[in-house]
Amino acid sequence: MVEQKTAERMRVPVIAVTGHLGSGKTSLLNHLLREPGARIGVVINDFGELNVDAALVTGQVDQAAAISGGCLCCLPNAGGLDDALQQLSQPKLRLDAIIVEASGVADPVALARIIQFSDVGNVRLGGVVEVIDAVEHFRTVDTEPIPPSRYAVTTLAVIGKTDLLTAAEREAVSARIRDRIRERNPDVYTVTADYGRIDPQLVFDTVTEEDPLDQLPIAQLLREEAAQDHTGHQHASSVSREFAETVLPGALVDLLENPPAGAYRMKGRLRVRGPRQPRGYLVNVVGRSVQVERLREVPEAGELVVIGMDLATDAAAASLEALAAADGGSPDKEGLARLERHRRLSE
Ligand SMILES: Nc1nc2c(ncn2[C@@H]2O[C@H](COP(=O)(O)OP(=O)(O)OP(=O)(O)O)[C@@H](O)[C@H]2O)c(=O)[nH]1
Repeated sequence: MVEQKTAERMRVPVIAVTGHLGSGKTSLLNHLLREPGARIGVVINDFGELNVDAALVTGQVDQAAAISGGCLCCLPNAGGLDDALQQLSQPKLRLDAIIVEASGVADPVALARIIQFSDVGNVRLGGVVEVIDAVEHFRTVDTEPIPPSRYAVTTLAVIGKTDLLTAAEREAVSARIRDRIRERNPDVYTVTADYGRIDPQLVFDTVTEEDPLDQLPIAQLLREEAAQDHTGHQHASSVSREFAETVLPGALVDLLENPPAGAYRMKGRLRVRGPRQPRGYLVNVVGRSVQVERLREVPEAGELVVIGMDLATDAAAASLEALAAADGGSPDKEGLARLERHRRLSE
């Protein structure tokens, strides 16, 4: 996978799982923790419902940090969360992601801000996953004429508990929830999944068929175990491409700012044409948020991966081809300035 090709560790994505009381956050978290091969840290304010012991036994949670004092974003100075992130983002833990499960009464907007503007240097906001109870939603969360402001920070909305609706209601209710979310924030990516059974690939990097077996000898075993797991999920699609040559910065920014139809995440390391020499960049797109970091070492070859549930794979492959083929012939100063602007905003 992209991240494993170099020893250079980049910032750890922090994913917030939000949602009303009882909406299914813990179910989603437990589902994600069952994913083999990923090293996930968890911050949660109530360990009661999470089967942390089981997760520890299977080696998927390396260290869990608790926050006492109730609602995350009501903590006096967010110090509790920062401390937990500090602890979990230590390079020696080599975590692939940290998941923060907010209590049902936490304000997702405040929580997302706390993570985004955290004083902890080596973390980045990796998305806000809002879990929705399709049965109770219009009695609890979406009760006013204007759709709830919490959607402003949502990147992925997971509509669950549709198994409790009749077949006739299921599509209509899901569509109504989606419409209301989009009315507030058209960039939210929505999926329907009961018991939080989403493809973990949407949220963090997982072991894939592409991993060289000699690099991850246990991967095959873990995959076989996962294949026997009956709590299956619908699989996301992904399209990736290697870039042997440098890419033009402007063409890269165009793609990052306008991901292919159906894409939720994009990630990659790229050799980008610079004024004199190639530069190395790490890029991450979650929903419409573009995060760019400069790599100390320029990679020998670039790679970009696009992931989504309803990904238009042909169109995504064509976009990656177009990026490879883009050739302005000039140093593309303006494109580099746009890329650098994203990098500064990501700091
Ligand atoms: N039928 C059905 N039940 C679900 C689904 N998702 C979650 N549940 C159940 O709903 C209840 C609440 O789920 P949790 O995952 O604990 O919800 P939560 O958001 O973590 O709850 P709080 O931490 O109390 O806010 C549990 O009994 C779950 O088993 C679903 O898609 N379908």
